[in-house]
Amino acid sequence: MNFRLVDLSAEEIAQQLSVVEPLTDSVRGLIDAVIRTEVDDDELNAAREQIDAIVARLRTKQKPGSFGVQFTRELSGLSWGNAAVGARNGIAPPMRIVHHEDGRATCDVELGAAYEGPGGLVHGGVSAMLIDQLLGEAASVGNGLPCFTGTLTVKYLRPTPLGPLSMSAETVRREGRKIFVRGEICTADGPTVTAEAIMVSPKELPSRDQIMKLRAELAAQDGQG
Ligand SMILES: CCCCC/C=C\C/C=C\C/C=C\C/C=C\CCCC(=O)SCCNC(=O)CCNC(=O)[C@H](O)C(C)(C)COP(=O)(O)OP(=O)(O)OC[C@H]1O[C@@H](n2cnc3c(N)ncnc32)[C@H](O)[C@@H]1OP(=O)(O)O
Repeated sequence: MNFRLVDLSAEEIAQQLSVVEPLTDSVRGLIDAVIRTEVDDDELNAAREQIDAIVARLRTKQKPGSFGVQFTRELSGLSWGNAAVGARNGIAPPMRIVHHEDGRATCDVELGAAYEGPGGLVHGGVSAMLIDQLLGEAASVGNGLPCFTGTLTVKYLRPTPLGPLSMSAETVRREGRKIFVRGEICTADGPTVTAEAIMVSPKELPSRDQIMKLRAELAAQDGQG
């Protein structure tokens, strides 16, 4: 696992998010508009030229590869490229608000046209991704251990309509590094999807010694700066 510490305060993170999240929401708006627009071909070609110009502008300075996951000194993870919850990722559904309490994680999300599978309904792979993320968060945050999905079982009880949904996930039990979790996706009429997973905290996590060494390196950089 690529583990990197960054030296950002909570205020600096909030400042960056205050710029990045509205930009990502604009990208989501663009994706939705491209799916649903009924303007003519000339308008579509003109829009493409403008979009290409914006892409070229953003690419004048960019990271190689993916965003990665950076950890702050307090070990809170900044997974801003994440496919399910990345603050910079316009294809990630807008599910950033996750509430944690007593090992239980909940989240409300509104899915639009970009998440369609069967007409008017949520794609089954999207449902699996959303509940996988929430199950992973319930296991990781609830037990203070970063986990990978080992096994995910998803049961589609009835079609999930696009629109507002609520999700929940909770830890059922823990056996060593294995955390058993279950969760569901619901409409106002009740559950449409239920899921169970075995989340495994990998044995090859950075050790406490490695984390302390990275912290010391950051502190030394502070001294130089
Ligand atoms: C670093 C400090 C930071 C601290 C941060 C604190 C908290 C974190 C906070 C927030 C994080 C928030 C949420 C994010 C969480 C998740 C959401 C999305 C998750 C994903 O999108 S993630 C990508 C998809 N996921 C993979 O890409 C996994 C690929 N795979 C592997 O990386 C390994 O395969 C792994 C790690 C699974 C196991 O590797 P390993 O070597 O550690 O395991 P090992 O063999 O030692 O087995 C130990 C025990 O687990 C059992 N076991 C093993 N494999 C199993 C399996 N597949 N299913 C069921 N049980 C399994 C064995 O049977 C044994 O059980 P027993 O002890 O009873 O014998």
